[in-house]
Amino acid sequence: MSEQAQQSGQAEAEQNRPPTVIVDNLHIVYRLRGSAAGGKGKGGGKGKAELRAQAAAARQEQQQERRRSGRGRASRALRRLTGRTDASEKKGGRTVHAIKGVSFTAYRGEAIGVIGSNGSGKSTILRAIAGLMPAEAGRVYTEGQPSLLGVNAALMNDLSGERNVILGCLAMGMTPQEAYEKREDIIKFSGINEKGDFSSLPMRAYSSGMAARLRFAIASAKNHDVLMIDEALATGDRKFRRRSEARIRELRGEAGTVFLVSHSNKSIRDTCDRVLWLESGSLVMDGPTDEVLEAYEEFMNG
Ligand SMILES: Nc1ncnc2c1ncn2[C@@H]1O[C@H](COP(=O)(O)OP(=O)(O)OP(=O)(O)O)[C@@H](O)[C@H]1O
Repeated sequence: MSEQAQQSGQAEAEQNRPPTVIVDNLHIVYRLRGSAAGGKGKGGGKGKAELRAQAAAARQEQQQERRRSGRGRASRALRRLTGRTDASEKKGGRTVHAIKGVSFTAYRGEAIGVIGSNGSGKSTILRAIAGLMPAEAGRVYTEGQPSLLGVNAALMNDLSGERNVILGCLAMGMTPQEAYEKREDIIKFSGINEKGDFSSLPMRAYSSGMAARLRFAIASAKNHDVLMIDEALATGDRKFRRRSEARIRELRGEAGTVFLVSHSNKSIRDTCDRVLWLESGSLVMDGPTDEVLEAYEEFMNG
């Protein structure tokens, strides 16, 4: 069935809409080095002094690297940036093949759920689409700059929610005037002031749910070509979840493509018209939400 569902879902999407994301036979491999790879050392961890010394040595090495020139040096620097050190491989560094030959095309106006059991590769594929993970093989093509909204996205804990709203808006490319004008709506949408004036308090005074709501409110204040949301809805309460689901539908209507990673089948069902199901880094199914969720639920209960 999956192939048929995939074909009919895609055929419908393809009719009028341009593609926004093409993932072509993508492979992503994490490389682990040092004690993390071999499990050596006490509990695999390092003391602060050791980490500081390592950081200082790395900085020194980096400075020396900059002073040198030549292809050999440059390629070594590139390998180090991408984590592909010859040394780690020779020393038996371990690898995790997180995405294994995944291909799909996303179209403007689609809201696509990404599901799968723990460690199946959902966050990794979003990070790859956002350009944060180098591909081992295959390609990702995107329209515009995709925005990845994760529950761990960085806001500044010492600044108030309100300041973070302004900074977040500026970081998304709004003018100071636009940021100022949007500020109240964003705070209202996030609901952080429902139980008092929290927007003027530093973010460190927020619960994790409140912080996640504010992040979602900031990111969704702008229309994105491709917006990717990693579990953000799971942290809000039911009222906020309803609001954010409605906002995702609006974003979709405003011609973007939305990807939503979630373990809540209900959120996926209420928000998405298409679902990608990953297991162990491979795409098991790609098709209409109801069909994919039915098969997934059967798999999870079986
Ligand atoms: N930084 C990392 N270094 C090494 N391996 C990693 C790293 N991040 C993820 N992995 C591995 O890659 C695979 C995919 O992980 P990923 O976080 O993408 O899964 P997920 O489907 O988002 O999981 P979950 O539902 O638990 O959030 C897993 O085997 C995981 O252990």
